[in-house]
Amino acid sequence: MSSTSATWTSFIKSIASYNGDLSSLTAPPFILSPTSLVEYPQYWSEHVDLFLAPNFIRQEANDIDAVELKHMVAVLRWFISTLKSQYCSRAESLGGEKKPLNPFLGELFLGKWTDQSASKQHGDTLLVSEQVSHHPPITAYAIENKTNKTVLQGYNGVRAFMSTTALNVRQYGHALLEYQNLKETYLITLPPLHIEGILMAAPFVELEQKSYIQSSAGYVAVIEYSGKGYFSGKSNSFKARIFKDIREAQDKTKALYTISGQWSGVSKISRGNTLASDAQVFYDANAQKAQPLSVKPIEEQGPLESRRAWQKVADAIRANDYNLIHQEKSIIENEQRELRKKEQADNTTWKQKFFDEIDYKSLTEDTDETGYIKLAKMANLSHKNVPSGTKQDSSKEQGAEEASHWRFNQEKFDTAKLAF
Ligand SMILES: CCC(=O)OC[C@H](C)CC[C@H]1O[C@H]2C[C@H]3[C@@H]4CC=C5C[C@@H](O)CC[C@]5(C)[C@H]4CC[C@]3(C)[C@H]2[C@@H]1C
Repeated sequence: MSSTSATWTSFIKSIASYNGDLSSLTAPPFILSPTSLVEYPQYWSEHVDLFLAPNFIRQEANDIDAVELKHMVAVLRWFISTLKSQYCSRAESLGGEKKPLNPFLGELFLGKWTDQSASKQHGDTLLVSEQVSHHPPITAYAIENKTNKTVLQGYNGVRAFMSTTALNVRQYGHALLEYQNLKETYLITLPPLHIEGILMAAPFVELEQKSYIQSSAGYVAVIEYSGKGYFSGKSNSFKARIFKDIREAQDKTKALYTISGQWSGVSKISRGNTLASDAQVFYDANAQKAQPLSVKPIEEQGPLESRRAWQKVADAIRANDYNLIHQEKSIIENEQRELRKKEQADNTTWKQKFFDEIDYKSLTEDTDETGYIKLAKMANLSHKNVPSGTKQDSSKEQGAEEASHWRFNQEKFDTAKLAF
């Protein structure tokens, strides 16, 4: 048995008794990624053309569908296009899912997608991502395209638990996508997932159960995920249905559109509630090349910026040098411990830079500027501290307290005049 699989076997034993806090896991070097989790929000917009598409969709004279329904179809296509980036990037580039670096409190990641459209109607799209909490780990992010007044903001925290062969992950948080010119906002929930292949030391992500996209115009998309693992059927499968509203979503035969296929491959679309034999291609994940984010060189980055802060650890991981990884990680961890101690001594706490934690106990549908409570109600979704996409009044809501939600602070962001 090679040393790698020996360490992997002992690692598997260690996670058998694992407690849910992913950062508590000391995984062997070959499973470590040199990338921090604070970088992951970039996967929301590697297809900027699809992200901005609704801005360029108008009502045509001979249209059957209302323009808001056409926008809903375009938003669903953009959402499906994000999944391959979100959940397959590491497997494609590193040969399998890896354990990302656990971001320190205040860690920042900034990047830009420049306008590569023929029409030059896009303008630049900026990403700001900030580790707003370390215990529990929470990443907040905003992706903003000022030219078309389009802003995606959201936050993500994960809780995980082992089953016999897979690591089960529940995502907390959601995303809000606002097209200010269209006066439309979309609430997007985050699907449960599990990591398969851990016993074979070739982990990969499978999405499961459901996620939702609720439009302020009333339309709702219900996306159901399934994966057949190694031995049979197709992995990364989904079926999505768009309904006039969540009431009609109780009856699948009322679907206005049905989309089905693989989110990491080809999916097709038909009008109505079944996929017709002549269904057209909805999206082909292998046809459209992802546009990677551009990130300024490390020497131009500030001390809180991820790739500069983790540079020595990332180099040690790439060199597979376990002692150096441990040594360089300890330097960062000790610095963080000193910072927390000093804050405690000064009776202060870390101030988040571009995101505010909003307490929703005191907010109502009318006072919540983001429209989140209204959208959650339209989709019968809970806005308490439960896994993303939990239905209102579901058993999982029992005992859950009202949650606070992280919101992008546009003024602080604009005032900071960050370099991208
Ligand atoms: C079993 C413990 C262990 O460390 O095994 C190592 C294995 C690589 C499995 C654990 C890690 O797997 C990684 C996959 C990560 C998720 C991938 C994509 C996303 C989407 C993004 O929008 C938000 C973050 C999220 C959910 C990542 C969260 C962290 C995950 C589960 C990593 C696990 C530590």
